[in-house]
Amino acid sequence: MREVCDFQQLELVGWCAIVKMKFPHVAGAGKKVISYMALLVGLTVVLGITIPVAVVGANQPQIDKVFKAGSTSCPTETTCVPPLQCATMMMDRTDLVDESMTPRRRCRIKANFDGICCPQMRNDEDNDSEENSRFSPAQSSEINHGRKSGKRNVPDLLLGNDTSDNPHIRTKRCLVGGDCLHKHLRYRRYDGKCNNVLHGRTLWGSAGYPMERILPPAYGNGVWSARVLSVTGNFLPSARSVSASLFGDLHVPHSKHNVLMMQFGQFLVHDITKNKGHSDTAKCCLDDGSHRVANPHPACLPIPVSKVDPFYSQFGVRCLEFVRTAVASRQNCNVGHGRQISAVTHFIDGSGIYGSSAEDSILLRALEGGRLKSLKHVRLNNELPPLDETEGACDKKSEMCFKVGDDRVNQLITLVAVHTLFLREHNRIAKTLDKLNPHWSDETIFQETRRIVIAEIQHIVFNEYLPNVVGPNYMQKYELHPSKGYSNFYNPKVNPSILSEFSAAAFRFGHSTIPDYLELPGGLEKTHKTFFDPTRLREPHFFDGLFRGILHQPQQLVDDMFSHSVTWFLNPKEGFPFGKDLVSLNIQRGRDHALPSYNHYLHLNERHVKNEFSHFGAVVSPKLADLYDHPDDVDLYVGGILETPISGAIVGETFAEIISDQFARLKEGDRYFYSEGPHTNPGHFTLPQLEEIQKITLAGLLCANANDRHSFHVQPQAFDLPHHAGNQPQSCHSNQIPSLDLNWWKD
Ligand code: HEM
Ligand SMILES: [Ca+2]
Repeated sequence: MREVCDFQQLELVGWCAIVKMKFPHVAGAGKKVISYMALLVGLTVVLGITIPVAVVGANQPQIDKVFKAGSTSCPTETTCVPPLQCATMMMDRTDLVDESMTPRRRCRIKANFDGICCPQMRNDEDNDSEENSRFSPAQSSEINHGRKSGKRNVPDLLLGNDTSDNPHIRTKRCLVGGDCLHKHLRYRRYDGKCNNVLHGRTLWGSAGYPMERILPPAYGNGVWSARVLSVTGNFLPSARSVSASLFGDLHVPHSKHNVLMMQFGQFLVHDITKNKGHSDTAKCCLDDGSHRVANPHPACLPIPVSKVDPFYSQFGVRCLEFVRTAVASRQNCNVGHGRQISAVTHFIDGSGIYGSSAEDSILLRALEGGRLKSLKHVRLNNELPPLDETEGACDKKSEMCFKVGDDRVNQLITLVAVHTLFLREHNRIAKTLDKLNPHWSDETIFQETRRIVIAEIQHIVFNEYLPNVVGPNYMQKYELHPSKGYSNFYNPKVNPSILSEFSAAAFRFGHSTIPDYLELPGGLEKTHKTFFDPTRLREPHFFDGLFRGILHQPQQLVDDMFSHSVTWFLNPKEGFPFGKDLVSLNIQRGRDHALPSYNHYLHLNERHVKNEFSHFGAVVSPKLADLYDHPDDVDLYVGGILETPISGAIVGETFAEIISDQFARLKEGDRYFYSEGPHTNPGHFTLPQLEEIQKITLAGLLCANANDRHSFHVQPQAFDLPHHAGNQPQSCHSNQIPSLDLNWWKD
């Protein structure tokens, strides 16, 4: 019982009563079915009426296929449950494995609880629960669609913004956090708290704060059960089946962008989002993947694998690990749906370098001269992050792995290299500031340097990276271009938090850009062979050689092709010849977050909804029709990745919209945004300092931190391939490669 409650983050939920029930048998499956039900009898105030509420509880992962989304009555073959318990029945997941089987449909009784456990029925006019009124698709569309009038309107209902003047909201705000003792600290906090100092907003964007969303969740039970049913009431196809039949692995190099762009993207992702897991020990499948475990952790949502899977069948694998993201709910408030927690600060604030808490950051610091701890080979000028001695931090074959502010760093050798670049940049700046201002303490040098490095990252993101991702139209539509001089972006009403749509779908476009091979100094190497094995970075000149390689190697197109390095060999368990499938994880993560289907986002963006499979194009439509019951079922990740990239961008329209929206929030909702001036930003730069930062480029940073800057060459547009006109590699002494003049920081 505790376990079930714990993973729901009870400190935030503040409610939970678990009733453990045994259902003797579910016909067909022949398995004993156990269902935990969290029965909340709480009070919700809806339109001034107090009503009792029962909420389906915690082990939804096993039982969540049961509800029929949008159902208003029980279809045939149903097993209904008594009133006052929004109970569900658990089905054996092996039912899903055999795709030939007709899935049995069950639903809960309509009873008294429509609209509370099933807010999908929010269209019912006479259903006036708070959830219903909040989550009407029509309303969210209306709210979110302030955009169409040109200036982006900030949706408030779904984002927990101030809603006091909104008639649809009759609940007090939750997850408010305390008030901030120090409202005008010069340096942002490590945990991201108190960026917004207004009452009720002090946690926005902080580590451990849940994600926001553009559209309301399509939870099967309205509370937390994953989206696993088709609009027809049948099950959605297994995420692995979708991945295996729709996506291949063909080498399709991008004509303009290089692998550094892919790698910077992953570095940035790790700064702003991390789905918080439930438990490191949760295990959903047997080690050999032959079956799911008998009594899975309640957060398990393993991915079924077909007997005839084109890859996994040869190993007898029928089950891929998947643990659901931990959710928070609203403290001391009426019942709400689960909201997925991000474990890192949502802001672009270098948390991947400095950590997402004061405790983490202190461990990363040298506590001398404002520097970060590092491994330094003085003669070779080869500075690396410190070693991570934690058991299991790396692959067994790796002699070394590294510790930075984010524990995903060792995934890929090129990711470690980008972290190394920023660690060197920090220590390089700290050293200069120390010389310029010998009277400064370690703390002052550290914080001033951190402030500069964060500013550099933000500038590179908005000036160089994002324009290439979303293209000029979206840069303009969402006013994403950096300012000249001080900006006036900050708006305390904007919630900067990461959107589920961004984290669980849109920004995962990057997985399609991963090449099958990396051009490393020793030659071509299969990408997955470099996973969790960054030892070679200690070799003299490896760092420079690695960047030379990824500056020249094209990344892959964002399309329906994904490297087998990530669809077959992602992070294999020791001793097994197969790994996980990242595309399946992406699709399943979207269902875990209960992202509504792709068509909902087309509708929201006022684009033609794809009512027929044929609207997806001649090539994929037969496959889609084979997989999904209905076009309205197509997952957001799938529909988005299948779109043709828009002009000047690398992603299609739907992902561009979500990504632009996200970065607009990250800019407008960040009081410490680097270009904000004295009127908002307590840690603003002076104008000459800001002008220096606005000159910097990623190419400049690479030059400043290369092992041998005298022989290093880099193209000025670091994310573009060098054969492009005007982008020929330059010596680091060229005036096309800017460097930061730190004299402006002399006290
Ligand atoms: C070889 C390179 C990469 C590998 C091996 C990798 C692997 C992974 C894995 C294992 C996850 C967790 C999946 C889950 O359980 O939901 C993940 C999440 C994610 N990845 Fe990647 N990834 C890579 C590159 C990228 C790139 C280039 C981007 C974008 C430009 C990206 C964007 C994301 C996002 C947005 C998430 C969700 C993060 C979160 O909130 O937890 N990844 N990736
Ligand atoms: Ca961050």
